[in-house]
Amino acid sequence: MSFRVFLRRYATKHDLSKVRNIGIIAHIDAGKTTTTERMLYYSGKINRIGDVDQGDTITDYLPQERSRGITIQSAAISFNWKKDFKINLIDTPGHADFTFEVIRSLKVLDGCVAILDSVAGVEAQTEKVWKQSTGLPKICFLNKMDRVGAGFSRTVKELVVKMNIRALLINTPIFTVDPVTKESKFNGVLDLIYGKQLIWDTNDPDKISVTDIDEEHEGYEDLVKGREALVETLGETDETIIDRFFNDANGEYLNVSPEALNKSIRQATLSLSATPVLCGASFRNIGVQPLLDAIVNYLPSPSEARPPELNHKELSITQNPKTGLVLNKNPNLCVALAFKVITDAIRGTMIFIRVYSGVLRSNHTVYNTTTGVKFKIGKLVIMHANIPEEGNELYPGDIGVLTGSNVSDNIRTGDTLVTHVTKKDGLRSFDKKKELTLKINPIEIPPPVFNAAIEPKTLGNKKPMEDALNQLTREDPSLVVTQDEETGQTLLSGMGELHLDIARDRLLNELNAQVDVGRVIVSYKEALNFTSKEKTVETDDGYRLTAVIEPLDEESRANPAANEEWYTLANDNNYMIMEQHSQYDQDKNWPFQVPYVAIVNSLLPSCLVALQRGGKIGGFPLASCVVRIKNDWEVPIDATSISPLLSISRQLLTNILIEEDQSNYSVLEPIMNVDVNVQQQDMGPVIQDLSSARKANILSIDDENNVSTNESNIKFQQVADEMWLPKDSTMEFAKLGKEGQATKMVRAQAPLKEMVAYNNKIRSITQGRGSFNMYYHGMQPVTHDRVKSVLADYHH
Ligand SMILES: Nc1nc2c(ncn2[C@@H]2O[C@H](COP(=O)(O)OP(=O)(O)OP(=O)(O)O)[C@@H](O)[C@H]2O)c(=O)[nH]1
Repeated sequence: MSFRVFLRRYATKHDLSKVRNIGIIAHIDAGKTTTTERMLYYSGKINRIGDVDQGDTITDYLPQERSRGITIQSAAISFNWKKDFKINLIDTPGHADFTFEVIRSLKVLDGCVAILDSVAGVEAQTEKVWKQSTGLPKICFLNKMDRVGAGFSRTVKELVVKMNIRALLINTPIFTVDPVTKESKFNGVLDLIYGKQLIWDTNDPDKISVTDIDEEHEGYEDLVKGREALVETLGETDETIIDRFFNDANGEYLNVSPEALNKSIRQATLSLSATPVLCGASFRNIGVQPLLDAIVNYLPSPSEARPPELNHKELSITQNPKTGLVLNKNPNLCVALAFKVITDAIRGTMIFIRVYSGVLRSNHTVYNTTTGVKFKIGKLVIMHANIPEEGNELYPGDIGVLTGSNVSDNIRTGDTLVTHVTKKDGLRSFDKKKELTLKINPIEIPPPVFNAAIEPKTLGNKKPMEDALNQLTREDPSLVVTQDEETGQTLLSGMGELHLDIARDRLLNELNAQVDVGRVIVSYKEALNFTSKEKTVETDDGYRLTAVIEPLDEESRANPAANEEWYTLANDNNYMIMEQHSQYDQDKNWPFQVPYVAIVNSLLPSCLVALQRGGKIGGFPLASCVVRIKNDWEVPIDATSISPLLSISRQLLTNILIEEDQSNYSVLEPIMNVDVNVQQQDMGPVIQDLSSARKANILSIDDENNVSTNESNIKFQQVADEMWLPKDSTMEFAKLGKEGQATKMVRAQAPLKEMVAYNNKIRSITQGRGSFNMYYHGMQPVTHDRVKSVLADYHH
């Protein structure tokens, strides 16, 4: 088939401009799953609304999610909106322990909806996921407007100042006052684009009364002011809207057409110069349809989305509005990324992929550029949470699933797959150097901070335990299994107590592993303070290897290959790199039997094994170090196996570590960022406890009038102060806690060890009024006076 014929067929079948790949991100409990469930209902995908608290939503389908009422794994679901738009949506978890789920989802999405709880405002995790989604166009949805203490304008201000954005108000809340109780109740929104009032019937999710607003109506003044604010803000970056305002609308803000406004808002959102903001209360079914409209109106299609980051920096990347991304000027090149692997009891291994360019068909042979393995793919499936729909092809921007025995052993999270759009097996015709080595940059895995020892109940349970752990870590690479070579103990490490608790739950109840899981303890590491002595191993049969281990400092981080004489392996909590051999061109002049890649790929893990054996203070694995291997190494030219090199390198590093003096080691511990939300009355005891008992370093104490700590925040504080916002109906700009007291955010950094079980502590100090959020900051040396207590705690 010629490319032109293909293009014609393609365009009629698949209109890329009507596809949206989006994620829902937020702080825990902001209402992601509740909002997703309403989206599915209004799209017609489901005909009954499920409830998080009843445990029957579509996207939280794991038993642990349903029983705990939280999202653990991100669920992908596709649905249509306004008939011809297709929305592929991923509902991500909010809890900090499942941050890897958020990272890997954001990697394959083109835009996101950030959901905020309008009572709590911008919360710690909101800031974190916002940062993680840097570069993606976003829409904000201020949810829970029905709750007492909700503050629309207060939350918008906070968003502007903390996220440094220009907010575009698409709608504002409408409250009605109950004539009897005099309480005001949130029941609709004022649509600033179309000049309409939308009031929902909370007893019937399908009933909305829509009224055009004119001078007679109460909301008219807000409409005029809101329109003025929109046009003025858009006009700062878009001259055409100013043109429309003066020429087509005769200088009347209300006369600027909704089409012109939407076009300009879309442009501003895609160029990241502004962020649309909407409000609602998903639980009461209010405001969800306008949010769906905003997703299709303002968020990018795959052909407008930012391209993926590739290993070949110089590779040509263009966007074709019809076929989407074209890489290396080759419209036939299909590139996809595997971002998630799950094992389903009925369907077996399921690999979630995102197609970036070209078309992937079920009869295609694909090449995994990460592992170098070629195989034929079997079934293609589109998932609707846990319900699959079979398909024959996936287009650019599609999120689909590969299943079947062919794929199960051949793909892992983060692998790049390439194939040919039109040929069944077109790999021969690919540009070998660029296309068959093309990789989408890997998904970064945060380091685990907690360990738990795992033991099979009986010797016979060992193999099933290993299989179960294999499955767990394959599905969730932020869980790590290590084996202590000396004691034979198996350690499972994860991102937090909840993360390991759920892993334990799955091991015992879902995977039926007969194991004992030990207590959860902090994961410590050791580092070298100074560069080790240089050591060489030379064997009679022609192998030679020289290495040193250096501390990974700022300098070596910035310039890992500082010295041409040395290879560099950096071990920064499982992150490793190896510089290319400088003497040989990998392809042409490589004189050895064993390929270069094989040497590199195997030296890395063998060195890691040696580093895992640990340092001299507590036997904790070595981290934050650089292994440099001198480039005068020798391998017999005719050697066909790399295994001697592996054992030599392992022995060499082990010897280096053994010979270093204990005084050259220090223990590293995870330091956490801790954001505590407290009421004024509890501030004293909370800070006292943090700084003395928890050894925390207090960074700042913010309240609503005091968030401007850096230059950019000060600039946006001014933007927030000058922008038009409707008057908050339930209360003024003070952030109120459960009992009507102003709350403050205490930001601190503390050793994780001292923060274990802080949940109970904060509850008791504040009588349940305080809450906190904790996330990983980095590894730092344990202070001298605490080393003893760390060792005692660990070996307890
Ligand atoms: N009053 C009120 N409650 C809401 C609203 N939306 C969600 N909730 C409640 O807030 C709680 C959390 O809702 P979820 O939808 O599970 O929040 P989530 O963001 O998906 O939570 P995680 O995924 O676990 O982070 C549940 O009890 C919901 O019923 C709302 O608009 N108003």
